[in-house]
Amino acid sequence: MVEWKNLDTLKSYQELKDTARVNLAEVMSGENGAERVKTYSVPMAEGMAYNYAAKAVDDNVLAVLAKLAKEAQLTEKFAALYNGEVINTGEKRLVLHQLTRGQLGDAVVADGVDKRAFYVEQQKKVAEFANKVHAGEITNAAGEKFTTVVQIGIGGSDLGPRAMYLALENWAKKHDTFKMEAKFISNVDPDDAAAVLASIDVAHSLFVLVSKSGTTLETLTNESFVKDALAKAGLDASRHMVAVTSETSPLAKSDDYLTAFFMDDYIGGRYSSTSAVGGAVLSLAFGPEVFDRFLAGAAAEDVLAKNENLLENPAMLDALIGVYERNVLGMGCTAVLPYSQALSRFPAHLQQADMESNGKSVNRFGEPVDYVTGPVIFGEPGTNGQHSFYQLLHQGTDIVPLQFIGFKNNQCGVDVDIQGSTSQQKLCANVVAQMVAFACGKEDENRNKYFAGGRPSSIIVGDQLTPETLGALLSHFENKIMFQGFAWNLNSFDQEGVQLGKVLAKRVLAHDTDGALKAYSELLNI
Ligand SMILES: O=P(O)(O)OC[C@H]1O[C@](O)(CO)[C@@H](O)[C@@H]1O
Repeated sequence: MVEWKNLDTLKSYQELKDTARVNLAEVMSGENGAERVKTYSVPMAEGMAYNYAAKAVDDNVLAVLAKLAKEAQLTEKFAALYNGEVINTGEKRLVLHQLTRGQLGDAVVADGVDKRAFYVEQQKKVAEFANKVHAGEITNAAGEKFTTVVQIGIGGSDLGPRAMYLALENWAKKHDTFKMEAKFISNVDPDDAAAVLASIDVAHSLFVLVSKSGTTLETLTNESFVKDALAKAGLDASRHMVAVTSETSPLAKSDDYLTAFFMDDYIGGRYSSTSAVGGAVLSLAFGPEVFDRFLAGAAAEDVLAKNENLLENPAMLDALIGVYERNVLGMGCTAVLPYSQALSRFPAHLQQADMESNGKSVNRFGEPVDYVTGPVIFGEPGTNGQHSFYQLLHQGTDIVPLQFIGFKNNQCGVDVDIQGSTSQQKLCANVVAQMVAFACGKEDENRNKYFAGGRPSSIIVGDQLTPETLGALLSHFENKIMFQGFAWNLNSFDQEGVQLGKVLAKRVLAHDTDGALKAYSELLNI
């Protein structure tokens, strides 16, 4: 039986606050630093590793974090989750996204259905559909093949699938598995839909409408926008659209779509990339086999998250080092810095995954907590970020923990050797340089050129970004966020904080306003 306790009631948390601080610049210099880089590393799935040498921890801090993991019953709470307990207390729902890629524990039966079997059935349905589209068995009304897939959705119904698509686009082209180009419409700004529609041939485009609730204003508006464009082109919209939704949503079983694929209320939007939400667009774009490989990578990483030994569990270790930085060292942000252009939207996906999950001030029982919770997440691919916001990261008054991601090899296999090094080597050299610069800093009599160091970072290293490593990477962060939510005693799986704005926007559109709402409405000419 697990006990849900606030972080500040744990003995180990008090102990953590009393542990001696680590001087990162000192421990990372010289041979000691070299030794840390070799030993402070945990294997991840698919040949990757989580290296935390440049974090402000030592064996003492790690030992107390291991006590905290036990006292907070992180392993037991994860088991409760994957065995089907109601972990999302706010909405009284199970939390089953791991089940879309594997069975970690007991069979989970909900609403009279074996949930693993249900998700697999939907994946098969998506795969059959995608294969028929690729084979020209499902075509437009003129009997011509679809060449483009356009996903319409927002938040979790956009960010994850979009980030995953961009992550694998070049890999799929290189490996001859690129089937259809994918585009995404999310913003209710009419310029978003208009620009995408102007860039495609609508007659040969298949639109995937994704909304778990089937009620999201932006998505339904963009659906109408697209239907209007199809009608203007003399096309029957129902021959060009499929839906991904929950079986209870208004979009289920509608004649407006060629077919519908289902997820359910037990898959949070921001955790839905491995369900039909990501499955439809990724299987259409790259083929169902590539999507299966992506799921296999996520499943393998999920298994590692079950390990109760903190030093062998990369997601739990990453999570607890994050809690230490946030709650003991007082650091309020985390930057996600992939040294991989293919991961250009990965930080944006993690922004939702993390901030919508752990941006909470009350615990899972609705009681205010007396400690800080989820950090602000932002990021950009390196090396672009270096020429943008790294100035503040190196010399600003706030210390921002950094989460680097890097690969030894690029995806396209095209590179040039200029001045004795390839572009890939230059990319990797930069991430190495940054990690040491942040940790060790640099003395200088001129304070303007002085780097204090002591700025913590970790790196996830892999051979190459492939469907498997991408799946493992996604799972790592999903599980990290989950473990942090457990440590903070939050419900990481609802998002009440997005509701108020939606309600007020409806009032503005209905001209039911007064005070500042009315004045701002007039300012924006609504
Ligand atoms: O898939 P839906 O139901 O359209 O929701 C889209 C997004 O909206 C949110 O509920 C936030 O408003 C996200 O959590 C979700 O990913």
